[in-house]
Amino acid sequence: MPEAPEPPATARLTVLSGPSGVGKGTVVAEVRRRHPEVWVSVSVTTRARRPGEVDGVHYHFLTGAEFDRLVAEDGLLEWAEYAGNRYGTPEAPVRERLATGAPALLEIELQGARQVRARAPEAQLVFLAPPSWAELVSRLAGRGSEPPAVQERRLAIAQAELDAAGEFDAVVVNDDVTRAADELVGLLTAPSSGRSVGASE
Ligand SMILES: Nc1nc2c(ncn2[C@@H]2O[C@H](COP(=O)(O)OP(=O)(O)O)[C@@H](O)[C@H]2O)c(=O)[nH]1
Ligand SMILES: Nc1ncnc2c1ncn2[C@@H]1O[C@H](COP(=O)(O)OP(=O)(O)O)[C@@H](O)[C@H]1O
Repeated sequence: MPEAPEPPATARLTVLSGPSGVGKGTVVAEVRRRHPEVWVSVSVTTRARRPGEVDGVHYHFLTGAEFDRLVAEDGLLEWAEYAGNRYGTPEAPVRERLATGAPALLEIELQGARQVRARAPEAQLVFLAPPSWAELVSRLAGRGSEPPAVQERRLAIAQAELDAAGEFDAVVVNDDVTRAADELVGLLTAPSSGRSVGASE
């Protein structure tokens, strides 16, 4: 009997994680500016919208009850509570994207990355690291999107997240945005060694 054809080598799921303020959003925006074909999942969240954020673009902003419903319907690939809010990845769009043979990128925190690893072992996990702790503190404060108490809470979580960098398949240091984006693009398009996630179910 002939073997089933190999899935496309590019049908790869990549997870980008890293502490709040390290520059995940900035690096992903740079990747998309240069490579508009890179597909990035839009998460659901119960967090309040920041000024400038657009519903359906940056996140789907949900009430707690709406989030509960999605969890009950098993509509999320993964979800986690982070700093008092819930965040999750709608599963169907990710599966649909991977089924086309094109790469998909999730920008999520550590607990979610671990769930993806458990559910889709073929996924590639990339950790975005700050050049130093002082630089991370300064970027988070410089962004000015959270009050100091919330920044403190995020920095406490960041310490544990940095300790988990060794669990990831690759670490990209966000020293310079352009360089870090280049490195991420290289990882996104590198042939995957294992089976395609999209074809696994
Ligand atoms: N597990 C999980 N984490 C997410 C998801 N979407 C965003 N996050 C993470 O939640 C954390 C907080 O996100 P956010 O409030 O937007 O803050 P920011 O990333 O520091 O700008 C970050 O680490 C995000 O990567 C998701 O769908 N699932
Ligand atoms: N390589 C970099 N060098 C200097 N500042 C950066 C760099 N990357 C991001 N920043 C700045 O750091 C802050 C946090 O970046 P952001 O993308 O919001 O982080 P995250 O999405 O990881 O929370 C922003 O003010 C951003 O402009």
